[in-house]
Amino acid sequence: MVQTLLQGLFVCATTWLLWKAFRKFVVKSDLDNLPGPPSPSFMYGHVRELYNKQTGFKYHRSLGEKYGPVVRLRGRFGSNLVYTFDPKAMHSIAIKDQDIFQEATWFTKATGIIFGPGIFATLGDHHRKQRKMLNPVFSVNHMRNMSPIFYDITHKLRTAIQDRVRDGHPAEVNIVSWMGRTALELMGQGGLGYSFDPLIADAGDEYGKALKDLMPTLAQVRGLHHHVPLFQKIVPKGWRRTVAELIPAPPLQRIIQIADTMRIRSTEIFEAKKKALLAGDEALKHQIGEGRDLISVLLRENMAAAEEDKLPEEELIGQMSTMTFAAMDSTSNALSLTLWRLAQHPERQDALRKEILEAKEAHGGGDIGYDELVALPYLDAVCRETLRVHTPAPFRFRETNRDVILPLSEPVRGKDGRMMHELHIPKNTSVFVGINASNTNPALWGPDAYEWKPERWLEPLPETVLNARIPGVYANLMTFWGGGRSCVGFKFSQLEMKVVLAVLLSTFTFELTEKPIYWNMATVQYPSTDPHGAHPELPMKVGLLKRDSVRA
Ligand code: HEM
Repeated sequence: MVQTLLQGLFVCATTWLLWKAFRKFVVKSDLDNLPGPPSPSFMYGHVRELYNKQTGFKYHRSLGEKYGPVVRLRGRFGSNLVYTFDPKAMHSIAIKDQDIFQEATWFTKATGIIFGPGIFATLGDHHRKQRKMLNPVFSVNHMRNMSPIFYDITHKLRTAIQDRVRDGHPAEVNIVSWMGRTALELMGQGGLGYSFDPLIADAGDEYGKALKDLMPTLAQVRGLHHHVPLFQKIVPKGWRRTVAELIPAPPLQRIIQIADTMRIRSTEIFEAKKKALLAGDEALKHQIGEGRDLISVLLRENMAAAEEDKLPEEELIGQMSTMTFAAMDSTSNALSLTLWRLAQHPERQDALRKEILEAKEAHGGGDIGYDELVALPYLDAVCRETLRVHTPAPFRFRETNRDVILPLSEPVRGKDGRMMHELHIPKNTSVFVGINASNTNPALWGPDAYEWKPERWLEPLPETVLNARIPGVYANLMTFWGGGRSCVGFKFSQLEMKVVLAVLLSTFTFELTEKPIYWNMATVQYPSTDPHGAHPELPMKVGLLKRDSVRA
């Protein structure tokens, strides 16, 4: 019975994919005139090149260098794929026509199953309604309230690392693992009012483990999650869970477990928050985060909102794992990238430390207050430059839900010699936006665009950057995307980075070890010491700072 069902599924999937591929070859569009490399495979198109852990960064760069900011590629089974970092095109994708360039259907459906009806899983007006409720939760005022929680957690991280730097000799520390644990705990306490990890001791929290395991497990299902829409079309609602449980793929079964754990634990935490909130301020003070965490704020905002703006409870719960997942790997790798760069540039590490220590002195040696910390110019320059050259999420993708005209900043010459000022993009075209490519575009940033030079932010930016009108929400960069689906947590993430860097650099020194470091192309890039990127690892020699060694 199961075998017949699976065979049926296979036949339907193959017929559907073949039909889609055939239709695309028959219907011609501007894309057929747009230059790009030949497809290396009918089955995968250029997808494996774009995602290749080892060569992906080089490949993305080569596309821009060879074809410019808009390139024709192929997706799976001969489907249309456009790769772009043209500013006007990105403006259309992220802002003007965002309801046409939507999140891919597999993405919203799969995230809906995994995280529940949170912000990843919704589109159009439904998504706008959720954003309306979430945006104020990340206001500067709430971020200011968040900073004591962040300092508290980062002091625990400092103690944990100090314990490993014995006898005053530098010790090898796996930075990416500690940044991962810290980012999860910062989001746990700051976001959910929940502690995943005391940091001092190793604790195996089941919810935290589920969140950490999700990305590596998704990598093992080899694109199975891309077929969720087809699965939902074929299998009736009441049968889906049973059928999924019968599929003999261990990573898929682990994902089902992970989704269950996240749903059960986030619901429990939510119910406890709601109870404390209804019991009044005194009860909230006894909770982790004392009611200042994002979910408590969201709950309060939702209770006070007009009836038509209120979100149902399952959507509030859906935000919890969604946000924690979105916050975790992105910020921890951004911090790892910053420390890795500072270790390569000891003179810049010293300059940043000097700025931080002087600001601490002005605070009687204590933690630097929120307003002073966010205004430190060199700290800000170091964060911006890292997020420019090494954006944690190097690309994002969209799918057109109808035919659309994509405007271009500069015309491109078609294969027939015709100059094209805009492109007709057919329905169901995949669009890849090269975030890293936009942030390091030499035509805008100059010939040193690929170099990590924080000082560039201490001077006025080049006119070419300012005139390009990059549609990103942050610093003329696409790092946090733009428009209605831009990163809701970018101020939270900036604060995390600045608090962690201020505490660590005023206590420790960071050097590279002899081991090679590879940054692997992925949805969120990560470091490893092996060229195949099997395990995230970033070893560094961490020493205790000797105050008299701080260079003037
Ligand atoms: C350096 C760290 C971060 C980077 C580089 C980053 C990057 C991004 C990008 C590029 C998007 C757009 C994705 C898309 O629509 O295709 C996004 C969305 C999002 N981010 Fe971040 N993010 C970071 C940190 C955070 C943090 C700390 C949080 C939460 C506290 C967060 C929560 C979210 C959420 C909820 C969305 C979905 C927004 C929506 O669809 O409306 N992110 N982020």
